[in-house]
Amino acid sequence: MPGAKSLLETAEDKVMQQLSKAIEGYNSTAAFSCGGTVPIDIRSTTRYGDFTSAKTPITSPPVTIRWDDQNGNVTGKIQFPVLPGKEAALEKLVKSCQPATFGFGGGNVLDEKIRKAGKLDVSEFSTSFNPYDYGVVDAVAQALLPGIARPEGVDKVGNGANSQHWGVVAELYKLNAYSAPSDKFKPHVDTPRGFTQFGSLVVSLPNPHAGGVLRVAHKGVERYFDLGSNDAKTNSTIHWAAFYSDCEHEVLPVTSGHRITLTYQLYISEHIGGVVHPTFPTADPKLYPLYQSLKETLESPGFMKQGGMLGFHCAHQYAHTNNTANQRLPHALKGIDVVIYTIFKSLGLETQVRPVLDHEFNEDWADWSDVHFNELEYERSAKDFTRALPEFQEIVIIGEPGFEPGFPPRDFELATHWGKYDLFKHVKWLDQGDKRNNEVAMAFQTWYGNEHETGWWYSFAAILVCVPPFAKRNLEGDVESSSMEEKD
Ligand SMILES: O=C(O)CCC(=O)C(=O)O
Ligand SMILES: [Fe+2]
Repeated sequence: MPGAKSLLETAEDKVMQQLSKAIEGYNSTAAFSCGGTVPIDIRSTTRYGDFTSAKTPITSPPVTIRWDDQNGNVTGKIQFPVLPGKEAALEKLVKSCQPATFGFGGGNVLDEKIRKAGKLDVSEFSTSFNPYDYGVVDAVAQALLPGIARPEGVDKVGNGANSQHWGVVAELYKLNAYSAPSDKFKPHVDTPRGFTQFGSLVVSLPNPHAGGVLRVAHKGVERYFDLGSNDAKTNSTIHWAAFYSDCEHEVLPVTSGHRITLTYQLYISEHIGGVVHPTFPTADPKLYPLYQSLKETLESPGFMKQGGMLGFHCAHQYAHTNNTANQRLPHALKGIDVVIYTIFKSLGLETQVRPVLDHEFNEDWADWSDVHFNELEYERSAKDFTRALPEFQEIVIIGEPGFEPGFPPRDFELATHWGKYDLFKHVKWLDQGDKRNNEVAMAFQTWYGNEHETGWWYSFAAILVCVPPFAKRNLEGDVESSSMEEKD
């Protein structure tokens, strides 16, 4: 029968369907948790610089815990793995723990049928283990963040909030001790603390025990994390597991030894620590060496007396002819670009990162049909104009002869494809710009007789600063710096 599929093709279709189903399923369910290990090496020489070289496996030195007694005095210190002869310290640690409660109906409940374990609050111990050091937090962010629906309220943190710049913050919460013969935690869902908490991280310190497997379930899919197994080579391993807050999970009974865990709350953050964070920038723009000279320039009456626009070609390359650039910028600015941007913003000036059409396109453009057209005059004035698109956009490709053959599109046609853009006269550019950072913003066809050629217009990412007239310039940095001087 013509058009009928061969057996082979039908079989292939089936496999394809299964595969896409599996991927679909993975997307919706299986990425609810992740886990991994960090081998312990007593002589660990892992340094931050080694992380990218991949020459040596990442290892952790033994983990130290110090803890307090009930009066808040430092009472003990222990290393994991516990060295032979130091077992008494481990028993002391377990004894120092208080019975662990669990959240229920808005309060904390103690019920050993549901949870039997010991705990130290975060104020009662300190640890040398830091999940950021071993890429654990990065791995969690990579595996779990993409699946998170944006928590309601994150947008309200400030403008510029976007998923491209979500970060993960792991906050140490408790030390837990689950001991033989039967400590456990029955199936439960953790109580999220605040709308930005999206999950939990459990780090199991290297200590021999049996049982205590962590079971995590989500939409009917289950995963078991045996946090007690040991690396064959190093014989001691830190295990970790992370999962979404809405996952049911349980700790199966510990049948021998002590299972000592550190638990962390995982929060989604708007890139806390990012220098362009809308509300809490980490870096103080006043401390950039450039701050003072830019401020003084703006304070001098002779500088842009009538006000106007300052421009800076971004010095670094950003893929900007796409829609996602609006989410990445200004957060993703680097080096001098972020310095310039944050300084002007901190001075209270309206500062934007926008795509600007390269001047050269103006030179090509000419209304040749206009009898009054003066090419030289045009070229001179064209350099005085800056066309800034309202936002970053995908490259525009004009294939059809939708405009008069022989001419590149004119301003009104540009507006059709790019939306309304601003035409600024006499932007004062702080730098020359590097053409290598330009990207094609629009491609079009021009006809010369029977020949047609492809033309391109380029754009670059620029920082545009609106400078008010001198009389109205009220630089915000003034207020703070003068009050700081008074204190000194
Ligand atoms: O220790 C674990 O594996 C998980 C403990 C737990 O579920 C919790 O602390 O809420
Ligand atoms: Fe839990």
